[in-house]
Amino acid sequence: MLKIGIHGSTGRMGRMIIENLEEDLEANAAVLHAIETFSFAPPKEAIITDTVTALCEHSDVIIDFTLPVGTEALLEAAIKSPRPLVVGTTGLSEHQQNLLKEAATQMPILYSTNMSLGVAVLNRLVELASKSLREFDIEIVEQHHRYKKDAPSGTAMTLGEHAARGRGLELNEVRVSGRNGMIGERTKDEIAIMALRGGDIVGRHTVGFYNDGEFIEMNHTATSRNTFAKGAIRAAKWIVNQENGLYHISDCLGLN
Ligand SMILES: NC(=O)C1=CN([C@@H]2O[C@H](COP(=O)(O)OP(=O)(O)OC[C@H]3O[C@@H](n4cnc5c(N)ncnc54)[C@H](OP(=O)(O)O)[C@@H]3O)[C@@H](O)[C@H]2O)C=CC1
Ligand SMILES: O=C(O)C1=N[C@H](C(=O)O)C[C@H](O)C1
Repeated sequence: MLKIGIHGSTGRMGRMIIENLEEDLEANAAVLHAIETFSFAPPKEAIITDTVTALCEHSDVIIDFTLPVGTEALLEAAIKSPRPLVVGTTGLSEHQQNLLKEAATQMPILYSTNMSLGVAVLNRLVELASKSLREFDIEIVEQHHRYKKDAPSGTAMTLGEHAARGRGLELNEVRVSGRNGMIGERTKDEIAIMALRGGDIVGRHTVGFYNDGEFIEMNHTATSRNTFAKGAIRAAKWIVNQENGLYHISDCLGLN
């Protein structure tokens, strides 16, 4: 039985993962990291801790859905006590992304801003479309629930990176994050990523390719958070058998 540690066990994703593991015959939510108390009954047999050190020491693999500062603390502890990791937290700073790469030299880490199969395939389609439709303007819109803290979403940023890569561009050099006032005409290479927030939208991403006379819009809608939870558990079972290094959900799904 694989002992899965959950970092962020009281959150929307943490709770969904625990629910899935309650019926799993191969793995269980063995160690739960919680800062606050639970608003639900955690599994009776699980160890509950508020230290990342204990989380690392008692888990075979750890799944992280927290805040960037939480992921950073986990990576620092895991560097001292290496464990396979699955990280889904978005909004990581450049420093935190570098820490992720450094940690991956000492343990296998799967990092993905979206754990769904649909988005893994969409990333590829976007890169292909961007390359093939060179004259088309690219605009990305993401929509999420009112509780989401980071913007734009990690998924939208990753889609933007694929769109930029299709044209040999760097996203951070061409990204536009808002438009207001007399800003002038749209420039050829810019890729806008706009964020909408409201209600209980689980996650919706649209990548549009617009030209004179025609446009294509590719849309992915997550209708249940369970899609991400199942993806993360699948990733946890897969990452424990990998060599040290940084992986993506597309590696686990065999898309590479
Ligand atoms: N990659 C993917 O497929 C997906 C990624 N996400 C990402 O996962 C993250 C979490 O999302 P969600 O579950 O909705 O968020 P929630 O706000 O519901 O949960 C966040 C969890 O992190 C805990 N936490 C907060 N700060 C820290 C800290 N410093 N150290 C350790 N734990 C901490 C919270 O504990 P407490 O409540 O006690 O403060 C809570 O358990 C976000 O970045 C989101 O974008 C979400 C869905 C899918
Ligand atoms: O916060 C969320 O809910 C989600 N976050 C991820 C992101 O930022 O892309 C993935 C998914 O869209 C849900």
